Amino acid sequence: MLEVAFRRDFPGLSLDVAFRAPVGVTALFGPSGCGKTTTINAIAGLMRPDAGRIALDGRVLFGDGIDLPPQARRIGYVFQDARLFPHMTVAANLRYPSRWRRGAARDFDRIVEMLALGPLLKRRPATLSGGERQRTAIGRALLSDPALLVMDEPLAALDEARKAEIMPWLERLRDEIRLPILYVSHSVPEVLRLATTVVLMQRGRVCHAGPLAGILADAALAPQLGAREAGALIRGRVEATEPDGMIRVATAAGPILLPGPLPAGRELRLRILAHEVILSRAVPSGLSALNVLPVTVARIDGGLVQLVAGDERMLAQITPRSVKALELRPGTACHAIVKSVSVLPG
Ligand SMILES: Nc1ncnc2c1ncn2[C@@H]1O[C@H](COP(=O)(O)OP(=O)(O)OP(=O)(O)O)[C@@H](O)[C@H]1O
Repeated sequence: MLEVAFRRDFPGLSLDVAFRAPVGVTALFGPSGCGKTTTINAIAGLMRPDAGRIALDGRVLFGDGIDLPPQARRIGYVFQDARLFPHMTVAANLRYPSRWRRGAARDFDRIVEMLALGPLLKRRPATLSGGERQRTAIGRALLSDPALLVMDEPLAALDEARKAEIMPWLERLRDEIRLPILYVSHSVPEVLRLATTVVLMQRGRVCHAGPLAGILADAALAPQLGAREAGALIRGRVEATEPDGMIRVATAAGPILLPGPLPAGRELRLRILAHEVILSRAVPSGLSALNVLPVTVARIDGGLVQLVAGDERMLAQITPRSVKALELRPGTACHAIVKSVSVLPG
């Protein structure tokens, strides 16, 4: 667990940042200039805060009279550009940070296998694709035996094909390496796919930190990730296949029908975007939509209606005219007609 709390005044910006990053991917997200890189620099020991405390697994990096130098902090970095040594082979690049460390040879084999770097070991960086270079940079960062991995826009320099190529490796990293990973990105699709926790920053402050699903389904926060992305992210489990081949997925918002086939027991994450939800006061009939969930209005935030469905939260994006016509207010019971549901891997 990374624990961060610090202040630092610059002429144009006062930073006052506090959050915790558990094992898994914590995305640091916010508009340009809000202080993401400066926060990373404070964690790395490249920028000294005016006050605060930064600790990693209970080990103080900064504060309580301590200010560890960067090399003593046990942080592995992956930057936008891989920053490999051009005159060294992939193998030499990978071995560089661990050349004096005991147990490094065993870790080398494990990490080469995990990132499928074996066929690249004798090559030099100039002969690698952008994705292969980033995989090497990730391997090198892991071989420094870090207690925290910091990834600063690691995919920003890659084209869509290379991004798609490296994404599964990042997911594997998240699921197999028991480390906190701090991931700075401007890309909502990347955050959606990778993050377990999101820290939203604005003007030098953390305006919200918590699990990704909570932010996406929160009428007050979702717009910061982009209005098109607002909507619920709900966990579900395939329960059964209906006689017509549709599958029934059990969720805390109620059962949801999806086109099959998927095996019973499969865990899924379902995205129900706010602009794919229609509200009705009466029980709707004669619709082609298969999924109608009983919901209660929790609050209304501009065009976004915060809904409670069972134990889940959902959003509906509707016009102020419809809010008025349906006489919606907190506590109103209605029906959410879900036009489409997309399925993300469990
Ligand atoms: N050394 C410094 N001297 C003066 N001001 C600084 C310094 N470092 C950071 N700042 C202030 O902090 C602000 C935030 O910069 P930072 O690079 O952390 O933003 P960011 O969120 O990473 O932006 P981007 O997404 O564009 O990379 C700067 O605009 C500047 O006002």
